[in-house]
Amino acid sequence: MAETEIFNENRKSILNDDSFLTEHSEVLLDKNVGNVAAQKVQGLEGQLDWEEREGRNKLRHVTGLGELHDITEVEYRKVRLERVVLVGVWSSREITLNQAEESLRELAALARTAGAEVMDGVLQHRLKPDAATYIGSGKAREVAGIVAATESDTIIVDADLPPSQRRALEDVTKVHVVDRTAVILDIFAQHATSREGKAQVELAQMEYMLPRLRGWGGSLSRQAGGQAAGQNGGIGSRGPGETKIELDRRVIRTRMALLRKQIAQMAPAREVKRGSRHRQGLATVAVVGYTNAGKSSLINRLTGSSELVENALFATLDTAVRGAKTSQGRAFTYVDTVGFVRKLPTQLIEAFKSTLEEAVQSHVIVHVVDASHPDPFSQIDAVNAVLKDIDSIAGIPTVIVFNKIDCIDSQTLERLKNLAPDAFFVSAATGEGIGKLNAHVQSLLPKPPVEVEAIVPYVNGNLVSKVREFGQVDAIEYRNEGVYVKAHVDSALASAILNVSLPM
Ligand SMILES: Nc1nc2c(ncn2[C@@H]2O[C@H](COP(=O)(O)OP(=O)(O)OP(=O)(O)O)[C@@H](O)[C@H]2O)c(=O)[nH]1
Ligand SMILES: [Mg+2]
Repeated sequence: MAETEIFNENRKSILNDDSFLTEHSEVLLDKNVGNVAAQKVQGLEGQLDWEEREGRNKLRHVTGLGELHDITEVEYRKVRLERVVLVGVWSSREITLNQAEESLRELAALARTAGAEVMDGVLQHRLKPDAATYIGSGKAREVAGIVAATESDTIIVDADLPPSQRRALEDVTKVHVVDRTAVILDIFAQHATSREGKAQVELAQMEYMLPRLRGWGGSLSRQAGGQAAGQNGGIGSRGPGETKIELDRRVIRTRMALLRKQIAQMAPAREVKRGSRHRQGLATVAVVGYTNAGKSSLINRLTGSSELVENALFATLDTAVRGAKTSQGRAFTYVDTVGFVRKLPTQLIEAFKSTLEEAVQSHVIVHVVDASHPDPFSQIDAVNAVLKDIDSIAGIPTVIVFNKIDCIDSQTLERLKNLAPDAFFVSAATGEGIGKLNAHVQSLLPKPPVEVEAIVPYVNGNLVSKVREFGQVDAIEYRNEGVYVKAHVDSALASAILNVSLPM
């Protein structure tokens, strides 16, 4: 696509632009010296200073760390996490220590899925995050110690971190700081495979990135003695750096507009696919649930297919559709959806609405929960919190399925059964409970709208097999004159049958 190429060219030229590097180095120099006036008298010494620093920065740039990470952010997808320390703040007014720990464990799973090695994780108990550095400057220095001791290169904060706090925390700890949202976006970027999925993830990343470019402007302001941000924003705050941000923003906005256009163009294709499923009268069952709950495994078990199953979060990122048959031979489909996660970035909720739309369009929803999770009900709540935003989902029959019961003891199983009497308890691994679930799901499939009762001549046997495949058979008898059929089918099939049927 030509436009994409132009965009990439633009990006390249930004990254290779020498003048930009120089500008940026000056910014760093400014920061180091502490104020603009001092920089002016520095002369050659300063020159050498920044040359040396530029060299260092280039090295940092390669690993995606250090103060130059703002450039890397333009090439957001290339940011890779290596050795990370997790940091969370919790308040006993809002959650329990257990929940806070669980959240941090989940963050660790996310980080590992993103390819990072988790070196350590710390929680701080305080009523609310510190306005400046999120964890408070004293604790930030402690974390800096942990980072040094574990030779980590990144801190992941278990929250949505405002750019100013991130910047301040980076200043104290001297390593790259990212937040939960960035990690999730990173995983999605690594895993998306379809064209649409990729475009949606890129759009979400840019949406995330756009306001954060301001973090850069913020640092400029501080160099001018902290007054540049406001009314006094003179020379120091509106330098080449600011222009660069504007340029970045413009490039990003252009790209976002292009992506939106592309995604809008892809939507009709999805409509067509879904439309053709519906035209064939296929009932669909959407399988939703927390990531890693075993949705794909369960579908594999129910349909005998072999979809990607992975012990990593978000193994399934694009909607996958699997064909299935009822015990009577009627075809229907299972739709595998992307897994949910707590604090799912809002940018992604929007971007992945398409997957959820599939759920909206379905006739039955199977909500899978990991029974071996310490707090499965919080997962149910997290999923429902997202689903409830979608209006048309309300009337669709939903089945709650606790999966992985092979991993829990009988006491836990009893407790869960008491807490969720209507739920189904299965193991996709061993097959336990699958038959019962299967029968229940099938019973929930909607009946096709038209009831026919007819005798179909043997020469029109293909219609009978269509009835078996797409209708719900109430009775089929092979008689002398033809096949007696009593079934629910869609209107097209009904009229085809009535056209050829013999008098009863
Ligand atoms: N012991 C056990 N493990 C299971 C069971 N079902 C799934 N798993 C494992 O759980 C992990 C996640 O399974 P998936 O089917 O990929 O889960 P998913 O819900 O599709 O996950 P995402 O696509 O990442 O959202 C895999 O390692 C599976 O082998 C089960 O019934 N018992
Ligand atoms: Mg999956």
